[in-house]
Amino acid sequence: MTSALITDGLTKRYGRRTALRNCTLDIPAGHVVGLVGPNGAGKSTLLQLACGLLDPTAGRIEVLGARPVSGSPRVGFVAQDTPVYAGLTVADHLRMGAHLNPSWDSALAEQRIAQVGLDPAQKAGKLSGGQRAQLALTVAAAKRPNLLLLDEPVAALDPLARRNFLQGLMELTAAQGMSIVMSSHLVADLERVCDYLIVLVASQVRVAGDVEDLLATHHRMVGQRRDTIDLGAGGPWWSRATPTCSRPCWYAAPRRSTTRPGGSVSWTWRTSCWRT
Ligand SMILES: Nc1ncnc2c1ncn2[C@@H]1O[C@H](COP(=O)(O)OP(=O)(O)OP(=O)(O)O)[C@@H](O)[C@H]1O
Repeated sequence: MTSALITDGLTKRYGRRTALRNCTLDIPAGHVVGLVGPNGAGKSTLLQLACGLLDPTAGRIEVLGARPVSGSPRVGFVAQDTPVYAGLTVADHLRMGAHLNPSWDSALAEQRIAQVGLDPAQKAGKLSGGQRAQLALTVAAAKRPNLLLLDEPVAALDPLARRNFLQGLMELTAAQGMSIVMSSHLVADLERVCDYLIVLVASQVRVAGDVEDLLATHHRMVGQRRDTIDLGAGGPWWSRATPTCSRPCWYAAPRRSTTRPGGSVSWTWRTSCWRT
């Protein structure tokens, strides 16, 4: 099967700031891929490189077997700020999409607009943030791209709209064989729909792989906040984190914290032996 996205030593620098460093990935087509990481980790940079809006400083990137080209009909991209044309109505957006994209699926676009309850006559500038996100996704999906890149698509949606939106994404992949890569901070939402996960930390890929494989090699630990120091030093936590590996190769990411009675903080960690 063709890869949706291949990168090899991909690096992007803005002046002296490195946004993405030596990123090597091979994502098979047909997956819903979750791209997670803290603020500034390089998620948007990777997505913009993949849709051809940015050029790499070093390394190689291939999307659907070719160098990314901005505006390619095979790749749909919805940026973080869900760009829509404020002065155009919802219906105008669909007409423009049909005019500009040879593979435009009018039935899909109209059905989605009705499904999410958007008024075709309403100006996009008067829509709420969540409604704008739904419109931007509809326009991107109706292009029927082979790969859909979504930068934090659910950030502005309420919980019910998020659930419907993610359900819609799964239907798109099932019905049209579309690959999707989406960044998000909402890991709980990603868990529900993604079957492939990429974790970016400090501009580098820490973990990438099939979710089932990752779950089989990950362990969750709970400890006091100060115990993170012991983790790095290979202290008593070490053997609990990666019982099958003696090398210093742990990866740990805080998932949530809970304030306990008395003021101590308990952290839940997901850890992985990521060098094996
Ligand atoms: N145009 C730019 N000029 C200079 N530095 C930039 C530019 N765009 C991004 N950066 C820097 O590159 C790094 C990665 O940014 P990026 O937007 O890719 O992170 P992100 O993971 O998407 O963050 P967030 O979750 O906050 O959206 C950050 O340190 C950021 O400050």
